[in-house]
Amino acid sequence: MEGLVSMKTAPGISFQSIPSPNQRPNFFLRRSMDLQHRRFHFPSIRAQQSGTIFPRKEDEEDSLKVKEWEVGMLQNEVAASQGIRIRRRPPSGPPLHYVGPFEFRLQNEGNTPRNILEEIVWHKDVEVSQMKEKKPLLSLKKVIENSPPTRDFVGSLKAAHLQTGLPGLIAEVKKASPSRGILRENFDPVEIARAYEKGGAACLSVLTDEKYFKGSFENLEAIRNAGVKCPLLCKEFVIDAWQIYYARIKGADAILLIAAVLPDLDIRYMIKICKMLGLAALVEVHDEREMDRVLGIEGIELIGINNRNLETFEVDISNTKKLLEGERGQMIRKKDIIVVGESGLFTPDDVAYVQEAGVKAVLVGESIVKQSDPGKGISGLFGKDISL
Ligand SMILES: O=C(O)c1ccccc1NCC(=O)[C@H](O)[C@H](O)COP(=O)(O)O
Repeated sequence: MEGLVSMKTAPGISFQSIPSPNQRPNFFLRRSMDLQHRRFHFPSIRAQQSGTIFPRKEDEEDSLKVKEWEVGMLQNEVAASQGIRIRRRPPSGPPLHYVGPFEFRLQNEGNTPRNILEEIVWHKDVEVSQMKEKKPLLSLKKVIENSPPTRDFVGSLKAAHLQTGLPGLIAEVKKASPSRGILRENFDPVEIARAYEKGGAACLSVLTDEKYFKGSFENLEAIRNAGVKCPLLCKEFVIDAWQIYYARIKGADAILLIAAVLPDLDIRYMIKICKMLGLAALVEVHDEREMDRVLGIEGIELIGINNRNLETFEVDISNTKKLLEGERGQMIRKKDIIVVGESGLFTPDDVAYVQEAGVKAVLVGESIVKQSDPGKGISGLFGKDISL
């Protein structure tokens, strides 16, 4: 049983465990043979009723839906084995037509998201699959071939830190959030981006989620096309590599990957894609377990420590200090990783506190975007003018 993770087995499903990555190909082959065997030998009730053993179009569509659903369930199980509580999809059970003789409908565990992050992820799953249909990956790749090069996000943070002796600022273009509602009524993303740049921001973070943050990819694109020089972080809830390609064509220089949502294998794979596309990856953690997982992944240059618990909204800046203490801090220094302190930073004392803990950059939204002049908000945050 070495390398196997025990899992709850759905009735009618013939496997008992999730394989370790090196066993996975055989496992998927076995699953797929299982499905084919069942489909061949046990036509669905509908097929039997219609007096034919040949699969009808609807039966094939059903089995595709079943497969999709099974993959979703597997993703949830793999994630759970890494301590990830966010389920990728609702456990809605198999599609309605799934009533073959040897298949049992799974118990519906309840389709209510457990928290806001899970709600966002479920919504994103639907949104992304619709967007992918409209703009397939191949078409994005063609656009990227003719896109301008990306700018050096990490280099810009390091340079700002060297020049000012303060953490490099990633200033967030944020209209609203699930925890705070509308932060700024009169919201002109390009004007805010220009004010941030003038005020000394090293990089900008642009929220692109529409439903929960009132952001958009149009905002990202508009800022990119307005001649703003600061490198841009696409602040999205990435669950699919397709989003990284899309962010790239919309002008991103960096993208956020959230460890509370993505299993290690996804993070590894997405980091490779980012490197291929010239994007930096800001990998966000919130607790010790996520930090340890991420420190075990090769090629990570930037780690964000979020002081906001994305499940409960609780903000506590001592989280940054806690995660940088002891061996973790040592390993981060050894690997030369830049740590970004994220969320809940309002005063020069807050900035000094996280800098003391070991961050070389900070990501700030609310406290500066709410000021009538967001550029002046930056001087307020640092206690001095940081524009050079
Ligand atoms: O900001 C939220 O309410 C929120 C809720 C759920 C998921 C993510 C959320 N925020 C994303 C962020 O991490 C912040 O926008 C970013 O760190 C800036 O935070 P702040 O300076 O406190 O606006």
